Amino acid sequence: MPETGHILGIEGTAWNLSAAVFSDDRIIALHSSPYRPPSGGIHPREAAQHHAGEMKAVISEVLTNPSAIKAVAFSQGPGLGPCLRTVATAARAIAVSLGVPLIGVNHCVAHVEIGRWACGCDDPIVLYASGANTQVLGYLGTRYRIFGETLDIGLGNGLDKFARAKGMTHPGGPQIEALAREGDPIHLPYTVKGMDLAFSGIVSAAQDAQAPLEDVCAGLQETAFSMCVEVTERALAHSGKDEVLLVGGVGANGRLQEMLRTMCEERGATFHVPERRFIGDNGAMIAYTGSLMLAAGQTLPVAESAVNPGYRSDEVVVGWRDAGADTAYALADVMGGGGARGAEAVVTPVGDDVLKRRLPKGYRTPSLDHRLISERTRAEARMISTARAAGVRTPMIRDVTADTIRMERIEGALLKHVLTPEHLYDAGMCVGRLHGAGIIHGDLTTSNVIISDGVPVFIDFGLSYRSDETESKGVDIHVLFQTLESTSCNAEYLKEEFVHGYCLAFSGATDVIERVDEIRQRGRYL
Ligand SMILES: C[C@@H](O)[C@H](NC(=O)OP(=O)(O)OC[C@H]1O[C@@H](n2cnc3c(N)ncnc32)[C@H](O)[C@@H]1O)C(=O)O
Ligand SMILES: [Fe+2]
Repeated sequence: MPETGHILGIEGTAWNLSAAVFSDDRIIALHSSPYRPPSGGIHPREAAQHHAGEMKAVISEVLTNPSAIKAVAFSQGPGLGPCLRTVATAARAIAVSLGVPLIGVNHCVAHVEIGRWACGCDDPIVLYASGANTQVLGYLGTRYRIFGETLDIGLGNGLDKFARAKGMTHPGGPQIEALAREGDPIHLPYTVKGMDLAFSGIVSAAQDAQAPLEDVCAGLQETAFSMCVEVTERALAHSGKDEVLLVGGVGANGRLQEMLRTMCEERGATFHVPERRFIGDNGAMIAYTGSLMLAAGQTLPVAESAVNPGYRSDEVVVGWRDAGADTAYALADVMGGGGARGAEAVVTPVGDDVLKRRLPKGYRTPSLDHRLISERTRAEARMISTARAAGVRTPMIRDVTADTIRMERIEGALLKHVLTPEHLYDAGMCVGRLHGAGIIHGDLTTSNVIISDGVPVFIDFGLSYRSDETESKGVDIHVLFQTLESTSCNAEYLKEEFVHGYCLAFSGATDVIERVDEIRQRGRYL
């Protein structure tokens, strides 16, 4: 890595005020002052007051040689507004007084970068599980793309909330881990939607559960962590990457590490988790990422250094990593849902049929494993039939057992190999019928449609669910459009034909198509 000199990094998005100096591929100083609320959770203003009170002591501890500092990096977001502002004010003052550039670091990206650096891994799928965030990230093009994330609260905040309700002090995560070791997991609701997750339902159910606390803690961990591992595995299978990196405060949990390690061993991927001091919030991650950004010329004029409490990981243009040889190809792979072996199931031909068998997963407890495999197998078989009743061709189901569906083998070409306007128009009509019937496919790629005798046949309903929400329908179509854009020069025309068919078959189409545009502009899925 190029010589960048000493970089001062300041972190203070929430509970930990922490500063570090990075130089020549080394953390040369790191000092923290954690805020521990006397009761309840983190109060943003009190945490900010703590940071302001400790700022001088924390900075002076690491700033032993101010004249060597070449830049000042700070967490610009996401995080708690008052805390971010306190840190940004200090960073600006130091940068101006030293006459060096200021660097605004995205906190999530910094968690990832320090993890890659500390573990020496190159291009991982990242599970970033912290207090406020839970995301599965992978690098694509010039950004960290969010494959999936929590739709409500961050996993750590969920654990802490449950712990508080049970009279534990903040943070609750480590105490839940200790209790869970003594417990037998109870059943709790498992919520994975496509590659996204939700935790508030499971936390409320855990709070209300009438069982010994140890058993509830074990159930909470087993269920919530299995959800995270499942989504990580899916991202791994879809992207074709072969490294997994765990970062964020919840990553300190030994059980979560063990589950991810097991999943990686079963898939032939490598598992990485940084040493403890680099997992949760720390100044080193800001100083190190600052050094990467300085080398890439990504400094920040003071006038543009306002904090951004909602700063998303995928907004950052990553100027310090190679864009990759062929972005379009990589994206096609990601969106193609391909990979030699799916994340969940193997499909084998038998005569005129195929057998789709869901595989047991060693990372989850046998009872959760059985429950998920049989629930999903039944749901997929049912949804394939429901889709057919809605007027969309799907394979005929021959037989369903606890883990296997025997279904008609569809002969033909995958839509991705025959991208004609006519087929897209027909596919649009079919998706319109699905959506009209409240069916969300959940994995609408051009690999999951087979053109057989000129007619689109929809397969792989493993991630499908029922919803009447415009957002769910919009995301469904957004995924398809991304596949088209990355695999065809004719994407605009193909999309238009799809929309014509879709509008013809579904009366709510206009709202959904508007939402697709909005989702794209959000940049959330790219
Ligand atoms: C935006 C920023 O402020 C935020 N940072 C953050 O949440 O701090 P972090 O250090 O990454 O994670 C703290 C969380 O990590 C949990 N935690 C720590 N040790 C744990 C353990 N052994 N088991 C489970 N959770 C643990 C805590 O309970 C707490 O919820 C974030 O990254 O989202
Ligand atoms: Fe964090």
